[in-house]
Amino acid sequence: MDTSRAGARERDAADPLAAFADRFDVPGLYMDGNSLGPISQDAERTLDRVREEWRERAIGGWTDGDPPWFEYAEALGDRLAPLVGADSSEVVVANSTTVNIHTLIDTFLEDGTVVVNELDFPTDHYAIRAQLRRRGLDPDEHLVVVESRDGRTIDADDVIDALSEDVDVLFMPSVLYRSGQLFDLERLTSAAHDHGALAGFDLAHSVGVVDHALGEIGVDFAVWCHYKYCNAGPGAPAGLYVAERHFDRRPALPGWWGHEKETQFELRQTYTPAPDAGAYQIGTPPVLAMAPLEGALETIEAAGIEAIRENSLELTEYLISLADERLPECTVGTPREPARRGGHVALEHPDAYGVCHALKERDVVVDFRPPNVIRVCPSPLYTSFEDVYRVVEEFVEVLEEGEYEGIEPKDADVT
Ligand SMILES: Cc1ncc(COP(=O)(O)O)c(C=O)c1O
Ligand SMILES: Nc1c(O)cccc1C(=O)C[C@H](N)C(=O)O
Repeated sequence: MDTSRAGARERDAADPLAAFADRFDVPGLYMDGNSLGPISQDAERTLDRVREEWRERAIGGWTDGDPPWFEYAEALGDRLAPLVGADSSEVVVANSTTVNIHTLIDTFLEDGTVVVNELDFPTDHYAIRAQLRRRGLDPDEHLVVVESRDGRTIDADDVIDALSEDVDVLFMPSVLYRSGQLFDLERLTSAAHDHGALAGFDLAHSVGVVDHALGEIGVDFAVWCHYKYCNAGPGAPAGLYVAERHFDRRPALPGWWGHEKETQFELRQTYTPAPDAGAYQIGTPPVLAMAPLEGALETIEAAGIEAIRENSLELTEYLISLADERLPECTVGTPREPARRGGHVALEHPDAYGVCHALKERDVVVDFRPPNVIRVCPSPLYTSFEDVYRVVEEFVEVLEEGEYEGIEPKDADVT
């Protein structure tokens, strides 16, 4: 692979997505979209519109907004459905990722066990353990935690071996938040079903950068956030998918906003859930926080999720090649096979925290995840191949100058 700067510029000149960078305001050399994506003019435009609807219509926005706020969560679900490969009735914007894990696990869990993995993002285990305890089920007996063989990845064979007839739910991330390993959701879903279990996924690190086909492969339910690769802004409300075959289940956390729309404002004391994924809404949707997602989705739709995925793999492959060539002190923790790689690259270094801090001092934004990982996320919508080249250049200089030395992790250091 041509890893020269000139070669990077040539790839940028031929990059079909290159023009999308003009839509974004990106602080510094920004490689942290796997944590929080930057603002775009599209996201800002729809946020501004809803703010003006509030100013001009106030309560009238619920019925006269464009779209009416009353149906905003469902309307955004309709736009997200193609991104995750689902029917529009199966997707809604609601709650937070963590709340969606709570309500969906609580809805789908019987009295059996849940299979998870030890490298999950912590909030997933907190929620699932709480749902087990709420049923009087001891997590130590009802939570099967598949262990990592290398501390970076999870072997799918080990996940499948953990399945047995008493498993109610297999709950896995699509992409591991630290190493960036991407799983074969179809294989895991099929194996779960072969053992009579349901397959649920946390797509936080893949929606917006990996094309999914949840309906086609038979996924039962899924959750995700929109502030990463969907660039919908900090604290953007989350998304969820429930397969149509499960619409007969009553959501475990009912709220009036999950009530069937036709009679919601009859304000009856009896709860009638919406006949689709909308039933998993709980309270009044955060309309202002939802607004940037509308514009952000326009950007993704214009680029096309398949083109985004293809470009992401090219950018991360280029980054890995440069790391192999220029950063011998680092270990690439992310699987190299495209089918096993999400949207970011994990570079391991014994002084990872100090390197991250030193890079931020150079206006290069990456993030640190314990114990020794620097996550670098070249995002197809606003990162060029030359940006990737420059990040590695800065990384090399930080190491050569020893700028990371003596920098220790501080408490509550949000990265
Ligand atoms: C896999 C995964 N699940 C959940 C979350 C966070 O959930 P929430 O949006 O509820 O904070 C994250 C991090 O943002 C994550 O990486
Ligand atoms: N999700 C985050 C947040 O809401 C605030 C600050 C940082 C983050 C994160 O990057 C956590 C994220 N799930 C991760 O992959 O580590």
